[in-house]
Amino acid sequence: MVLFNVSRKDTTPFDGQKPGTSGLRKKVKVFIQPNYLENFVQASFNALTAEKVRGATLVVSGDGRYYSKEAIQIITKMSAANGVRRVWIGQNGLLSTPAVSGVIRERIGPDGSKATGAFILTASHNPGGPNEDFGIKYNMENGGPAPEGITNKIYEYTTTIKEYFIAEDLPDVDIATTGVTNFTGPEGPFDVEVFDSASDYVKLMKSIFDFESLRKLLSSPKFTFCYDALHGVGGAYAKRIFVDELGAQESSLLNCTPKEDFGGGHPDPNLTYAKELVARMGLGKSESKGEPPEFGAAADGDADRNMILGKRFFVTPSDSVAIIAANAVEAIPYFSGGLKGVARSMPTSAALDVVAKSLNLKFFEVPTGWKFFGNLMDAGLCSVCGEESFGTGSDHIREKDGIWAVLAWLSILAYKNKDKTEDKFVTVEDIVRQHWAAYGRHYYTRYDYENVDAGAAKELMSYLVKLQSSLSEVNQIIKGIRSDVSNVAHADEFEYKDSVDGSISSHQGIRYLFEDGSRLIFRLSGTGSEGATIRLYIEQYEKDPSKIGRLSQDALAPLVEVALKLSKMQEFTGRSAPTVIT
Ligand SMILES: O=P(O)(O)OC[C@H]1O[C@H](O)[C@H](O)[C@@H](O)[C@@H]1O
Ligand SMILES: [Mg+2]
Repeated sequence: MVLFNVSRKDTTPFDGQKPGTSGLRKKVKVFIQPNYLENFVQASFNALTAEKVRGATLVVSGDGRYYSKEAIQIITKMSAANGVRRVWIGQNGLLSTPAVSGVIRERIGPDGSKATGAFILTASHNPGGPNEDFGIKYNMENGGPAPEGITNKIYEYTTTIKEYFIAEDLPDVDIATTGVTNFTGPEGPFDVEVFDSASDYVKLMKSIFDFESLRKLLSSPKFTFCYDALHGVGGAYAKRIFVDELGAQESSLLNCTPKEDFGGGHPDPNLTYAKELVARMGLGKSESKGEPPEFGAAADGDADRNMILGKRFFVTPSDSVAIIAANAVEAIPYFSGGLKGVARSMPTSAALDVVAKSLNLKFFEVPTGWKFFGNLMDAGLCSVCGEESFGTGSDHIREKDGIWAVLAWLSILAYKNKDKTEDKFVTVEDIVRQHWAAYGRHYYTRYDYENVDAGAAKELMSYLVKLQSSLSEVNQIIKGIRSDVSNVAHADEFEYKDSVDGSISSHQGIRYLFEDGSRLIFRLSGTGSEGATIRLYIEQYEKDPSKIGRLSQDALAPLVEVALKLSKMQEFTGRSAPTVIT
């Protein structure tokens, strides 16, 4: 039994340790300053209070990005010093964000213990490496991100912190090897367990989906498959699930070795950054040789996001959640008893609204950020939810779940193709087009202006809010830009009242809602680490079946023109084009 001591260290506050939409994300250079991580971790312990921390079982792991290994050792030593009873670490420090949520909710340790929370080490879809981003966030006992009440408290503690506690002489834990190591400190035993990153998650997925029918789909000669983990932590699950469990070929996995710098790429599953997959699926400027697979998907660094593609076909995330909701009861055993309700974030298209209405389901529109779904799920009000930002998930955990979304789509494909004797395979594109024919189509696009001057971004937003005070003026401007665009019927800043705890979140995005159901939304990203990112969301609803087959960019061209001119985008930002279009 190894003994350790607790040291008290003097420290002084750092500016700017306020957790954003999903934790604290900064450049690695910022995080590696002496005491920077330590201050944040101690502030988190202080905010959680000694009562919750003493005797706790904490999960500490993440997407494996640069600086994770060092951070895991520091957090383990600080946990020991703060009276935590046990630390659980995924092998090599790897656990996807959804896997952490599942581990907190479901895993039972060898001694019968259950986790009480987690430090997740990730900056999600931001690049990694010595010059890129690192991040940390705390998740609670329900498996979901800490609510604002806690993150605000953490922040307050970071502004006044004077000391932290660390077991400096605790030996570094070998995170490459599974097993339990026992230590003893001044207050008693402290254990570290390193466990297989995938087993618990695989078990959870098996309890939700019908793996037998998925195996059948993957073994069908009519079906071909491809998954790109963009060198994120999704790779640690892809082989186990898609290859070992479901029988996909190894060659169908792209970039599935987790890397500290994500192979130098930007681990964000969209049409811009998932280049290799996009080319393989026949959607790139330069196509790869051969027939593209029937199904393709990608994940972000921490594998909570997903992009779903068919052969030469892109499924918008807003359509994806609507289609999953529409088919969940028939295609996914976990939902066979019915859906409790569905929810989407405000900028996500209203495709889900139409499904909810037609299936008579409870429906919620929440601000951007997965945490808003958690309360609804804890209250038993929501089964399936999604965001335009490539996030889709369900109440099996309290995070969005990239691999879950892939399995949901595979389940829908398996369901639509079961008992099919004729040669025709029902493709991803068929499923989406059938959905549009039944429910109407929400043409949708998002323009991102990344790393814009923060002052300029604020000015643009204030200008748009000011404009909202006179709708007649707005409509006059719009008529001057395009006479074929309908009138704005309502404009506001989105405010949300949580129907469970009554809390109010204001300034959640600027909305221009048109008479014909079209919407223009402007928001500042809450996840960047430098400058400001302006997001512009453009949506138009088309019910007429003869008009649902247009190219999205053609259908949306008039609204795009209105959005850019109305907001004076180029004047404010100096940008003539967005950085990313999805
Ligand atoms: O604030 P943004 O950059 O638009 O990012 C928004 C997204 O950030 C994270 O990924 C959150 O987990 C999502 O729930 C949210 O939709
Ligand atoms: Mg992510």
